[in-house]
Amino acid sequence: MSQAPIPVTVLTGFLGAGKTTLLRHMLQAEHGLKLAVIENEFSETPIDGQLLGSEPVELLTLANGCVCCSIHVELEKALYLLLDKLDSGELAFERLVIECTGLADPAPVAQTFFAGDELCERYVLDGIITLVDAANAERHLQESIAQAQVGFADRILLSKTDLVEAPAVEALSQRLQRINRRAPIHIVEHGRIELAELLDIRGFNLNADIAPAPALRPLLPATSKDRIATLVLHSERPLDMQRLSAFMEDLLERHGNALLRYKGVLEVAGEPRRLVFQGVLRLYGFDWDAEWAEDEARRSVLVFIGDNLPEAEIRAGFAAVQA
Ligand SMILES: Nc1nc2c(ncn2[C@@H]2O[C@H](COP(=O)(O)OP(=O)(O)OP(=O)(O)O)[C@@H](O)[C@H]2O)c(=O)[nH]1
Repeated sequence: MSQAPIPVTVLTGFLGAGKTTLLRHMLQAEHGLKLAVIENEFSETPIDGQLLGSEPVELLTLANGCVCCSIHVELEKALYLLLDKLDSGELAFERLVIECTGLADPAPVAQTFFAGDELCERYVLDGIITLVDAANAERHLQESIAQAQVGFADRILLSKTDLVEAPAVEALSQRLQRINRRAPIHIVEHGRIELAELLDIRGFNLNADIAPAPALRPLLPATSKDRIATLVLHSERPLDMQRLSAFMEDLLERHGNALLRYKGVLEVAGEPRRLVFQGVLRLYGFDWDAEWAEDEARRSVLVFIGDNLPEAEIRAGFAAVQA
């Protein structure tokens, strides 16, 4: 059976950031999309449904055709169950949104879709959306997990901006942008946002879409340094393919677990096409993309969002890759 895979959006954000509020909006708005939402109560050790007084998986089809799925089992089981119900015609949905618990790192949820089995054929990870509570960000961002949630994001949504003054929102946006320079930041008011901003992001596709968000606006120097930060490398000179491979291999070997997200569009010496790559932790892919146009300024850009990356060492390693 060959069907288009179901796009999956992972929604994350620290405790009380407004995930449920946003999901409620997604599930109730008349957007004409058939969404299935997994509200997770899952944990590594499955909890006895009896104890919780509820079924391990509860499914509810809503008036607008969306499906709400509360689970108390491992995510994979719920994903297979949704497929079964879809295939048997018992349920209809064309997209899936998964809510992560506030204290969870979104990486294991994202990695579920890279596992290489049936799940990867039937589902495709579209993007990671991170909600940040503008009123409590200062406190939340002291936690490395809250910083990691921002680092993994393809889109950052600022909630509760109604509770803080504009300059504080601007300062927070700057800080978030230093942590993650790739993810555009949107304001979400009590869960209200155009779904088009959140869907079809194609954050994990191999493409040349890399423009770091701050290309749009300069960042002020940081007053304090966050643990998770973005490192952008540029080269105006073509890169040597062999040295590039060695550089990437070494980087992954030594810092793979600290590389939350990374993406690159590269000019390789003697090659008319651009090389694109992207990855999450140690999992990455690369491919040859379209040729550079005749009149186009050729330039390599790599963006790494990492946890305490040794910047000077990485910059020196990259400088040696130029042909
Ligand atoms: N003022 C204000 N309150 C908001 C906004 N968004 C959400 N809230 C409130 O913040 C509280 C927490 O929101 P939830 O949606 O439950 O947050 P959550 O991320 O699902 O919380 P956990 O599941 O506990 O991690 C609720 O009382 C919401 O009504 C907003 O934009 N402005």
